[in-house]
Amino acid sequence: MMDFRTAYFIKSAPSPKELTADFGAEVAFAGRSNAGKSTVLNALVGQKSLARTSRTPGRTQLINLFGLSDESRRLVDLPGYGYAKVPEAMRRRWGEALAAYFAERRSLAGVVVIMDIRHPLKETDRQMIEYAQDRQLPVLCLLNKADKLSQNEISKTVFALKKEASLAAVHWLPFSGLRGSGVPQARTILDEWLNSGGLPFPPELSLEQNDNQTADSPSRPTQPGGD
Ligand SMILES: Nc1nc2c(ncn2[C@@H]2O[C@H](COP(=O)(O)OP(=O)(O)OP(=O)(O)O)[C@@H](O)[C@H]2O)c(=O)[nH]1
Ligand SMILES: [Mg+2]
Repeated sequence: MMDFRTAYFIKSAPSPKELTADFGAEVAFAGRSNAGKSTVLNALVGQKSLARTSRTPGRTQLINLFGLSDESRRLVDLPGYGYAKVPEAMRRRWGEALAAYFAERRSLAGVVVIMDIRHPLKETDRQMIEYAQDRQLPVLCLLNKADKLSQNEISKTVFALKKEASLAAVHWLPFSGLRGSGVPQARTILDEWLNSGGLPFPPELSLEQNDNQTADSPSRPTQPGGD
């Protein structure tokens, strides 16, 4: 099992173009603003403030990259979406940036969508799941703030979500970033995604090291979690 507690900050990227080299494997975290994305990330890595909780949501929209054992295995904190006070034009720009990231990032091995269990599966959440499924990437939906509901209410919510035929492949996990419940289960799933496949070298590197290879690298050799 990968050691999540040694996670460290790599960099903030203002757009997908400024991310680190597209190699190894990474898991992206998406979610509506205030769903508890930062709290969840911190709970998963067992650190109080690796992912900073912003007091001004929607202002800085950066993609934050965190390394696990090294830079070849990463957690990627995507900008939160759905913040009401953000101007429409700015929202559209993030939407485009997110779509580009999901479509183009070859090392992306799986997507975690964080939702408030009391308001699950909003339109933008569905969009994130769709982006992932378009590429046959595995999806884990963390139903965060489960501490706000009774066990019976949690069961009912999960039951209703599991009935959606189009989302049959989605894994639903009640979670509490505040209490740490769901952390071991989520770590197990992420560990599996991060260890299956992965791009062996940054494309630039493999070119330098092997003159016989053709310049345009083919699509991802193995698709984690597929079939
Ligand atoms: N009860 C409860 N509250 C939580 C939980 N997770 C987060 N919160 C609270 O929800 C609020 C938002 O949490 P953040 O982690 O900052 O949410 P975020 O999604 O990162 O928000 P932005 O970065 O602003 O988009 C904070 O007040 C947290 O304390 C949880 O599991 N249970
Ligand atoms: Mg946050």
